Amino acid sequence: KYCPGLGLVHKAFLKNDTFLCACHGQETNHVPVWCMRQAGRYLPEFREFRAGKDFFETCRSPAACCELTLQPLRRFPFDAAIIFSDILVIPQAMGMDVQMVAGKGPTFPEPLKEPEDLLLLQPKVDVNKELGYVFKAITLTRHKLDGKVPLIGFTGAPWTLMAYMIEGGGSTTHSKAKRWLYRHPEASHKLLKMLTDVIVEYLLGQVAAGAQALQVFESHAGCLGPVEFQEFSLPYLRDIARKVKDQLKESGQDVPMIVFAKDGHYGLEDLSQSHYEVVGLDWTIDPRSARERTGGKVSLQGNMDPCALYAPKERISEIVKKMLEGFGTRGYIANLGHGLYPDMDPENVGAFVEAVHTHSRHLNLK
Ligand SMILES: Cc1c2[nH]c(c1CCC(=O)O)Cc1[nH]c(c(CCC(=O)O)c1C)Cc1[nH]c(c(CCC(=O)O)c1C)Cc1[nH]c(c(CCC(=O)O)c1C)C2
Repeated sequence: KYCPGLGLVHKAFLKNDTFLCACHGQETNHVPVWCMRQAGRYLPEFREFRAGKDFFETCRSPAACCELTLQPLRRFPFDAAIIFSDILVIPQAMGMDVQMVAGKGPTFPEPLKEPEDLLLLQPKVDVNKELGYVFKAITLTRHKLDGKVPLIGFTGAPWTLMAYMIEGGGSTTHSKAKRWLYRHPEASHKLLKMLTDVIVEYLLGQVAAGAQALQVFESHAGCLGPVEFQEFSLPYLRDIARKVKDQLKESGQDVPMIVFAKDGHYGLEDLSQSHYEVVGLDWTIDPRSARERTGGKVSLQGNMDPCALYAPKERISEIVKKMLEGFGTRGYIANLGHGLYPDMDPENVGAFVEAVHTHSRHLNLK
């Protein structure tokens, strides 16, 4: 298979393909595992490397992104790597200023306020020009990984990015962004469509650069109800998967896609029929009912409560065993229900990974 960023790529180069096999519902010796935010502040080496550097400057340095992506893999036998970057590089590429403020998180000094503000956004984004630094980071990381595990690329989903662009940062109610949905539905669809177009090009660029799987983060699904989800999130999630897959098919490529709509349990049936191979789950869904509701149509990923990592190691092991029994070992990728928090103990992350590998091997022998 020829990959523009990498030259000839054979599946045989991949020493551990359990993650990709599980995405496709194929049998594996053990259940693959990775963690959202596995490159993060819970690692002392991450804090040391990031110290004194601007967050988005770090995102713009392919060498820094590569190093931060590899750090967790030096400690733990994760079955996949996820490129270090952020979902907010897309609003930046569309012309918005986004800063990472210590102790506060991402901040937009000039968020979108009214529909007229859409005219301030770049109507057509050249992803190679604006986001080429992400593609370079992916290619460099693929080379450095040397086939150890596959590399996941990612993007924020349209609604989640729209919410940040209007709220100007994190929010508990998302009332400013939801105001647009109820008061300016047409302008909302216009913005969601603009975002979808950039996201499709961005994901295709990531695959061309060497990404072997793609995750779409709809982190703010939970503040929509089922009706608004149907109108303002799901159609765009579907469009993204369909368009990316159609394009990849033309060049004979098959890259599994994961959709993670946090707190969007009301949309589980629909998400399992949205052209994604994998549906990511947060911890509010019971594994057995998730299997029933998705009817074996997709692989599932998740969903241990990240806070369970505060438990003693023996308890983590028991929780993991129950989770594996609930999901079953086929078509399943173990993960947390959301990202790791900065105060988590790396040792317990190691215990989580080991418990997944050990218990799943045992269950497979039964
Ligand atoms: C490590 C990190 C990241 N972003 C931020 C941090 C912490 C800040 C720092 O290191 O200085 C700020 C950073 N970036 C963001 C936030 C959330 C702010 C908020 O809404 O309150 C923060 C603190 C926005 C963001 N950024 C991301 C999401 C989607 C996932 C999720 O729901 O958490 C979201 C919502 C994606 C993201 N962001 C990041 C990754 C790297 C790969 C990995 O998982 O290891 C990924 C996948 C990297």
